[in-house]
Amino acid sequence: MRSSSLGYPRIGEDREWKRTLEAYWSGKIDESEFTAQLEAIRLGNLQKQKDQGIDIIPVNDFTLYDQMLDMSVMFGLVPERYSAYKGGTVPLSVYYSMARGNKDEVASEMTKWFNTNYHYIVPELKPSKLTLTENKPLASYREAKEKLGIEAKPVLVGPYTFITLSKGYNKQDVPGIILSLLPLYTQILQELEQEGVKWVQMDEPSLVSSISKDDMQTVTYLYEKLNEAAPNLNIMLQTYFDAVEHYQEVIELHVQGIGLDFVHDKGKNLSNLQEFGFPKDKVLGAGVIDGKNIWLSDLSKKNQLINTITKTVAEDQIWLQPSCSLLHVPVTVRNETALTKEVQQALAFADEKLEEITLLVKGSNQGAEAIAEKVAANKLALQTLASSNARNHKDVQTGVEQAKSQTAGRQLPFKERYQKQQEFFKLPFLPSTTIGSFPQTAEVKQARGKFKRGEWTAAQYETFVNEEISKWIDIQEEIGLDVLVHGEFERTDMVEFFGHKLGGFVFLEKGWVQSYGSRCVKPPVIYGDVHFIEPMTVRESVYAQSLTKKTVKGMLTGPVTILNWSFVRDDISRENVCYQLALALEKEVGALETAGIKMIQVDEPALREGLPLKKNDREEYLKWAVNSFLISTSSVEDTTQIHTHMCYCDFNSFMDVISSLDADVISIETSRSHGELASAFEEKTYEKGIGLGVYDIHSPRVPAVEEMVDMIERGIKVLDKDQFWINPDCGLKTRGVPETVASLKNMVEAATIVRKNLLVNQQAND
Ligand SMILES: Nc1nc2c(c(=O)[nH]1)N[C@@H](CNc1ccc(C(=O)N[C@@H](CCC(=O)N[C@@H](CCC(=O)N[C@@H](CCC(=O)O)C(=O)O)C(=O)O)C(=O)O)cc1)CN2
Ligand code: MET
Ligand SMILES: [Zn+2]
Repeated sequence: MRSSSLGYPRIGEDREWKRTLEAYWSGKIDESEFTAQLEAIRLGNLQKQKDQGIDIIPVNDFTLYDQMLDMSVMFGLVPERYSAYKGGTVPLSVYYSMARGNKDEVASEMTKWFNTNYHYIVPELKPSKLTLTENKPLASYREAKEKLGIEAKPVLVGPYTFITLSKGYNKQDVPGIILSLLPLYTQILQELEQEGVKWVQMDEPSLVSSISKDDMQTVTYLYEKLNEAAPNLNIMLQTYFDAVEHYQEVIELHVQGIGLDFVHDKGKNLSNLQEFGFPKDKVLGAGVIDGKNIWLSDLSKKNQLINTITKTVAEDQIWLQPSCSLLHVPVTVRNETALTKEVQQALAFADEKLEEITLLVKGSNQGAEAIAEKVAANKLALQTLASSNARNHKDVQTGVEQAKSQTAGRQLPFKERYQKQQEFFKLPFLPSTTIGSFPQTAEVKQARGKFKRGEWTAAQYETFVNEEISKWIDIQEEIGLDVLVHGEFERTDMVEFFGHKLGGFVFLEKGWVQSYGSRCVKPPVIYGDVHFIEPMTVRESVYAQSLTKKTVKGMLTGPVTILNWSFVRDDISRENVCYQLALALEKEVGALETAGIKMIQVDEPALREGLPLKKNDREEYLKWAVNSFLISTSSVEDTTQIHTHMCYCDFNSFMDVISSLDADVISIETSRSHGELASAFEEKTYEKGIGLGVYDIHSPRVPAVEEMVDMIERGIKVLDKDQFWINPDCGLKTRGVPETVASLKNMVEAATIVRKNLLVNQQAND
């Protein structure tokens, strides 16, 4: 048995990678300094894996922004709008324009990677003649060999997954696209073969989604061709995040290894393996260590799993590995200094997971005694956590059982309560608002740093936050927005913030994970029963409301999003944890209402993202996810208006779910889809309040008034003017101050123009 890994976090133990990228973008370091710093990080990551004794180490998992963007760029797939690109190798400036946009050119679309919180740049494919601009896997292989003596395994996104995650083509173009991509993959693989590379890892996570038999035939064809092209190169076809959809076809593919996820497969990969066997001439990449969560593995259970697998697959045919790339977990537990022993010893991040792999391999190869001591320590650590008081809140557990047996809901149907709310709030039609956060400037982050390091007292920090709130209430009034927000200055992140305030959570010091580009998140850790301790958002909202006659919208994150963006305990179901969160947030909503906050937004951007990859699993997830949202938001008075928000959401396919959340108003992203409005609106079946984002917040570009007038006018053609709200696509925390103010001014002006036009038309009609 051998040990293997699929990918290592690129960000560094202290986010060195992020800082290098941002220093380069801001001009603080030049290209040669940039290249040197990144090389040091990359080689450091490889050296660590080598020292850990990993037999098969991946390369080309490192990137200057995103691995999907790297594939596009290798294929010369640079959209025409990037005028600086003249063919050939893609310069760094063009690469980063695609990733981040520039003054004149909008960025490529970004979307989430399967069911994770990682976001990739969406390739824009057209059936055309393509050329290979570079062979990055080959360069990475050479580097590891020459500099560190590592015989590495280059990783690339396989053709089927690359195509399914791309946009800009129709289903009938697929054969043409395959014909244009195959020669490029062929060239990459042939060059690797000539170099003497032994194994290459082709990532094909799309094989775990609900794909058709026809698509599976396409996959079979693709790998037949690739295998023919480079017969002496071994391909490890790597899947992850769930069980493969067509097991029998997958194991017969013309490749030399198949990587399967035995953690997130709900037992399906294993039962398929037992039922249908596994080919004697292939290597099994056995993903037995959870690559998406941060808990210590139960080594005894993993040994049992391995024993079950080895009943079907010979030991020397197995690579033991994490279930997916370790990109989704932080680097190492060693740097956490503030955790209780009970929690600290029960955690395993990337480095510790690799240690688990090598340990299990040792156990298999040398016998159980060789690792007996470590297995005993592992057992003790797990028992300590399991018997923790934090996991034994009887009242919480009883509350969950009750909540599960009921369906929560508002007292009055939507139309009747919306009527009451309109009388209560007396807003103009087409009310304008924002999604919640305002710029997290360096000053805001520094202030929080001072407070965290103890240089500032809580009172000093509170005063600072109040000053920010007050400044931004003035700015919003000056701009003329109708519904104001406090700005979320007290929050590091919309999920981590709540982790700090709720019971049952702990948080990490250095537990960063890449979200997109240089942006990272530090997911809080749910380790015990979640419970409400004291109001979390009331002070800031009430303070903001005290400064203005306009309505200030309260702001919190919903249960499903907190669940999906945290590291969650795995001893009870996600459903139960979600209900615990829902009950705690219900108390927060109640506290806001009691304190006089009558409009409350409960964000659920990750509700859509948490959808299981397999269609059959979705109904069950949605049942408890929607019910959890309803529990948090339904025990309010008729006149209290509940808002919710989602970023990127295909309204057409998700309208029923959105409607069942029964929020009075929802704000969602639209501007990135370039104003294509959901056809669902044409049928006029959505009748609740809705704010279609009128500008993209992911770019520093200030949108013109006319652009937004146009967006709004198209919106009110298909939606009733009384249900339509005006807002940006998402929160503004990543933006600078000047562009934020300028954009919002334009947005309010656009709303005013449309209102006037509507009145004039109405008078003409009267
Ligand atoms: N959890 C989560 N997932 C999400 C989103 C989201 O908002 N939250 N939004 C979507 C897009 N994803 C995003 C993810 C991250 C960020 C983001 O801005 N991240 C920040 C970190 C935010 C944070 O926690 N900041 C901390 C730490 C700030 C910091 O870096 N401080 C300095 C020190 C400053 C000083 O003391 O002077 C340091 O540590 O070096 C804070 O504000 O306190 C970043 O990478 O820069 C934005 C969007 C989807 N998924
Ligand atoms: N209220 C949050 C904000 O404005 C919603 C963000 S959704 C990722 O930042
Ligand atoms: Zn958003």
